[in-house]
Amino acid sequence: MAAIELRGLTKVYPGGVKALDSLDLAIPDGEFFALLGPSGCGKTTLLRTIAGLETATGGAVVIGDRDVTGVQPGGRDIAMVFQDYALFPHMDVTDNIAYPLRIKKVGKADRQRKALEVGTRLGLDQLMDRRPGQLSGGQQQRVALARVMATQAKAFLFDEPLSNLDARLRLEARTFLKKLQRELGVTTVFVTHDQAEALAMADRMAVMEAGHIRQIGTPAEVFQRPANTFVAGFIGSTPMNLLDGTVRGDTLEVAGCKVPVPVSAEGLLVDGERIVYGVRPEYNTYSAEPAEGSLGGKVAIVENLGASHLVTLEVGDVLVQAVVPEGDEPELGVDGFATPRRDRALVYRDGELVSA
Ligand SMILES: Nc1ncnc2c1ncn2[C@@H]1O[C@H](COP(=O)(O)OP(=O)(O)OP(=O)(O)O)[C@@H](O)[C@H]1O
Repeated sequence: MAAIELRGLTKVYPGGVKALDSLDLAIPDGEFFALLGPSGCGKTTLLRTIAGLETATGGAVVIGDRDVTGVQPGGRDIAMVFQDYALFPHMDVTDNIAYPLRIKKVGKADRQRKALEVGTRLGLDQLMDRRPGQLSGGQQQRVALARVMATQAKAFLFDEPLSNLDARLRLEARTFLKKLQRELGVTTVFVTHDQAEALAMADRMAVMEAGHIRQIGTPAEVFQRPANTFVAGFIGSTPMNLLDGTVRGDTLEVAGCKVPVPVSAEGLLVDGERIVYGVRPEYNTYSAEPAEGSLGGKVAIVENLGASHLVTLEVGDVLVQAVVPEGDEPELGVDGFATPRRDRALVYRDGELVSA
């Protein structure tokens, strides 16, 4: 087991795309760390550079207390699971799991014993003689995981390992993977473009944009206090309401309404300055009557979220969303009011969170 540290890591591809721009990141030993961000932000490049499958253009990769920047992938003592699992179709489950041990010249009996031990742990013991083509997607994924576990690497790197699974299996695999990582205590870096997955599984996460890390934190920190408007708009199953506003003494003028200054920005704003006011739909209370500090408008859209509804209000010329409990959802076209929770609303200045 080992910590992973990246210092000023830069990757420029031939042709000039700067996929990683001087990244600094420290992942402590045993942590389950998620890399999250939109397509093309550099997640896979980062993972492959940690693995040594891409050469860094600048900066350093340190695993444990060893600088491995110039070390070949095989010498880095890490194991990676790819999106497509990369199982060998002509080998059975035992040989697939034992393959890295064969490369390491472990004897056949020991290899098979280890493959069975790890396979059993992942519920594959009845399938050890099958080939990948005879397994379901979820089973193939477990074989890929078993192969990684059998290597007893210092760190695991997963590149969207759940992306080939259907929605239900994906949820199961998510819980399973988290439990497994806890038990093994191996430092794991996990790439996903699915923010629900990152929020659910990670101890901490980094949100990336165009080769930069825009925020590092626990899922709760990133969800409740996005450091900038990029993260605020990216994280959350329903995006945060981000509304232009102006400071007017101890209140904010937002979409023609007056709302109180959020707790987190108290005493930090300048009268008359332009800001962006942020509140998650989950932290807006919906009512049919105006309330103090509410944003009032007409109900334009009502979307069913299952046990709740997402109500979109037209407030002047902007849209404001609120999550409304089942049974309380309004009719289209009626007047509606959203009252932001003062202890959960946020203020952004020049795109960055204003907070002490
Ligand atoms: N081999 C390559 N040569 C040139 N440019 C590349 C290469 N691989 C990736 N890129 C570019 O580098 C940037 C980062 O790509 P990367 O695959 O790391 O993104 P990602 O966040 O993993 O995206 P996705 O979620 O779509 O997989 C992109 O602009 C991509 O087009």
